[in-house]
Amino acid sequence: MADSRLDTVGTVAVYAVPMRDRFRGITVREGALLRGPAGWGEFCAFGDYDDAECVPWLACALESARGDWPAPVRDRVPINCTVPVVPPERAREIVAASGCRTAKVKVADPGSSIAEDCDRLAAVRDALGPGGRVRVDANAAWDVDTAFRAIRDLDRAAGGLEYVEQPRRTVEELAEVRRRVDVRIAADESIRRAEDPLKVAVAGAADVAVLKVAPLGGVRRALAVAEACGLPCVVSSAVETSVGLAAGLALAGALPELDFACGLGTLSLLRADVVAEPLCPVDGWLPVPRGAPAPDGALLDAVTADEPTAARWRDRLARVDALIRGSYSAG
Ligand SMILES: O=C(O)CCC(=O)c1ccccc1C(=O)O
Ligand SMILES: [Mg+2]
Repeated sequence: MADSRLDTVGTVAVYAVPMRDRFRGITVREGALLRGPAGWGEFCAFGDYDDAECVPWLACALESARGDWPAPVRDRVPINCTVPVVPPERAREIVAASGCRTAKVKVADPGSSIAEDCDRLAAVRDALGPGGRVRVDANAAWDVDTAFRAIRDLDRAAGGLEYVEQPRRTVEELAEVRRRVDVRIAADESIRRAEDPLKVAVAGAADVAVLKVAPLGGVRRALAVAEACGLPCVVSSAVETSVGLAAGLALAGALPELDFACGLGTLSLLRADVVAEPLCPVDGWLPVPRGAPAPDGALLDAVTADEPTAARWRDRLARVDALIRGSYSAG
């Protein structure tokens, strides 16, 4: 299918934007913005994704640049703020500045303790007040004993957890944790980096499915995963600029049901954006856009990557595009 390939793309602009706090080990977020026949798309697979794993990310960017999104069923989406592994005072500041009523807090970072995670959670609860919701994301870092101890302690420190995202790595390990704790379990890596994203539901491994549009191959494919898995879904970002966040909002806007706040409030993790009207939540909500916003020339200039970085992304795009032609021709 010709229009699912890079040869329909005009401009490719490569950006490098510093992050406000280290997140996922990253201090500078890089990616490429593609202009296609009907708009823009963002390709920003993380550095640790190999070319084959980048194929869905490019498919997502090209779908966006084709303007090929399903019709929304709502016009706005509730948003959670995202708290990296930062000291309690910074966590409090992030929550208060966000205006969101739900916070997702990163925990289980190598080199930090459960006690430090508890202190961060207590600060987040304090900033939100009793009516707010607090969830944590362990990014598969816990072993079995640590998971049970940590979930008990964090639940207490947070004054109740909405859910624990990816406490352990495998689907079987998630299912075991889920059987033995009262807190809801959400699956992220088990969906995003899995051969079969539906295995989670079949194994009874999670109460909630976290969906990221880019690793799932775009809005339409992610919507199909949501339908097939039959779990309540949370749409979450991969820390894109507003161009890529728009695709996540398109998915959140099109899901038949949306019971939880979505992790699309991540623009504040970046020090700059590329569009004139950034997708920053207001009072905990973001609008569902009709298409991806176009980058603003001056804002894009301000974050344009240096030539070696740009060349590295153009090479990566060319390699992934070659793979799309081979293995992803269904579009
Ligand atoms: O869900 C959120 O609140 C923000 C997005 C997020 O946490 C994230 C962003 C980039 C890569 C991985 C993750 C993750 O959920 O593990
Ligand atoms: Mg996660």
